[in-house]
Amino acid sequence: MNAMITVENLTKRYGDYVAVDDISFACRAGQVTGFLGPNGAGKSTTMRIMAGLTPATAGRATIDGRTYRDLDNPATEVGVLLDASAQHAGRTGEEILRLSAMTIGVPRSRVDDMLELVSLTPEEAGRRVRNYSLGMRQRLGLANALMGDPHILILDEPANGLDPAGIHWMRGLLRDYADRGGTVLLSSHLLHEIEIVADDLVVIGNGRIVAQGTKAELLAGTGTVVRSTDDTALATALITAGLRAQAATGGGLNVDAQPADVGAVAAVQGIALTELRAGDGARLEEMFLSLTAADQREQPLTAGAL
Ligand SMILES: Nc1ncnc2c1ncn2[C@@H]1O[C@H](COP(=O)(O)OP(=O)(O)OP(=O)(O)O)[C@@H](O)[C@H]1O
Repeated sequence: MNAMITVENLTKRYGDYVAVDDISFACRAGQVTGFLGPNGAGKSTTMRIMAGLTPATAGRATIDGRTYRDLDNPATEVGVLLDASAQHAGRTGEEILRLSAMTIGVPRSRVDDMLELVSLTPEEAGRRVRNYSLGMRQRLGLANALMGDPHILILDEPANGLDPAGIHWMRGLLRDYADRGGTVLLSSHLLHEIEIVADDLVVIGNGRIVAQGTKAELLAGTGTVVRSTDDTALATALITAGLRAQAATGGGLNVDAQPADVGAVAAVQGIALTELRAGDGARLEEMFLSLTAADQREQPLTAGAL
């Protein structure tokens, strides 16, 4: 595996409090890795350690095999956007980018290129950042992260504050970046966004990893959806054959078996099928809520709790 970001047995303690608890994962080149978890799960802490802003208590996070602090000119290898609001409020967007270009050692023309890339107009670039909307700050932060033409991006909630068109734009930008071989680690609370753009997922709860793998693996379809001219008779036949079958909310049946097995039972009974396909699999929100249920601040009310 071509891992560009590697996190090995990383732990962060604040006094007695364990914010990140012995986590390990890797982000592959050419893939967008979605980093998910409830509030306070430890995502930002992990990303801050990756970017050399917070020391780890134990374990390590490396970029191309080296810690951030050991990189010669970090911005040319890894672009980081952790807190879009942390940019110097008294400077204009253009000043911030120009300073960044100077520090990294890239030509000044790159500032205009980046402003154009993130769709900040010259007039907006000339305003002081204190007068920027959150979405504009995110765009500026992304321009800054991309300034050194890095092959790795670490982005903490970059879609926060973007309007729907902005979210759509960012999705395209990140997809394109990864398709050209870049590595993206992206945290977000917008599960729908992650579901669309991410290839790999790392889910964290209470400082520990509760799931990781490819999106396809984690959201793999389970069971079969079947419809027939007589669902009641089919359900009876499936249950008699030892398969679990339940009425589906939208009509038809959900069966815990492969489509071929369901089709075979129907054929023996002479029941005509009108639809037979693999189940849709868990949606990301469902998976997220079930995996992190113990760590959620808002627990759903159950009948017994009323
Ligand atoms: N400097 C600090 N001192 C003490 N505790 C801290 C510090 N920084 C973070 N924490 C705690 O560590 C835990 C993890 O915080 P972190 O910001 O990493 O979570 P997160 O997953 O990014 O959450 P969110 O989704 O709300 O941004 C939280 O309980 C937080 O209060």
